[in-house]
Amino acid sequence: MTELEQKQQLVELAKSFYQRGYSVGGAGNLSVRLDDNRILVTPTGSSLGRLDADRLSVLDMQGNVLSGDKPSKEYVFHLALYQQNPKCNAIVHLHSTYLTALSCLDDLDQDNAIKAFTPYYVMRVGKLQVIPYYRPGSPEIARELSERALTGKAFLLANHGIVVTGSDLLDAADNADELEETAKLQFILQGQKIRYLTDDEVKDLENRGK
Ligand SMILES: O=C(O)[C@@H](O)C(=O)COP(=O)(O)O
Ligand SMILES: [Zn+2]
Repeated sequence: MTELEQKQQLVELAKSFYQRGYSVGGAGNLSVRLDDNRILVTPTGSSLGRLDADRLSVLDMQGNVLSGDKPSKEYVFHLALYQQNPKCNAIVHLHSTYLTALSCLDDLDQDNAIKAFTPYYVMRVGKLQVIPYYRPGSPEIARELSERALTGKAFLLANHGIVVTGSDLLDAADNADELEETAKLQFILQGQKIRYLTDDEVKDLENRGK
C-alpha cells in the first residue's frame, strides 16, 4: 500500500468506528507504522468521524513531528508499543461503550478481564490484560504498556477504554470489533450461568492459530 492509501484507510476505518458509535466526540486515537519506522497518528482533539488524510500526524520513533497536525496526546504509548513489539504495526484506542463500562468495574482479573466463552475471541485476541488507571496522556500508561507489549494484543485501561494492536490496521480494527462484541455479550449474560471454554478448548484454539 502507498502512504496515501494507508492514510485513506485510516480515515475510513476511523469513520466506521465513529458511525457505529464506537467513538463519540473527540474520543479515541488510531495509528499505523509506515515505512522507515515512521508512525501515522490521529491528531489530538480530532473526531474519528471527521479526519482529513492530509492533516494526519507523521512522527519518527523519537516522537518528532515530521508533518501534519499536533499528534494525539497518547502518541507516547503508541510509540512505546511499536518500539517494544516489531510485530505490532497498528494500534486502535477507543472508548467504546461496553469495553469502557467493563474498564470501570472493580475487582477485574488484572491478567484477563474477559475469560473466554467464544472461540473467535480466543482466536483474535486471546486475553485482555488490565492497566491500572492513570490520567489520559500520562507517561505511566506508556511504561505499563511497554512492559506488556510482547504479552498480548489487547489492554484495558482502567476507567478509560481499550488499546488493541494488530499486524496491520484492518487486523487491529477487527480485533477491536471482536473485543467490543465480546464485552457486550459478557454484559448481556450477566447474572446467567456462562459455560466458559475449558482450558483444553482454549489451548486447542491457540495451537491452531500457530
Ligand atoms: O481519553 C483521552 O483523553 C485520550 O486517550 C483520547 O482518547 C483522545 O485524546 P487525543 O487523541 O489526544 O484526542
Ligand atoms: Zn482515551
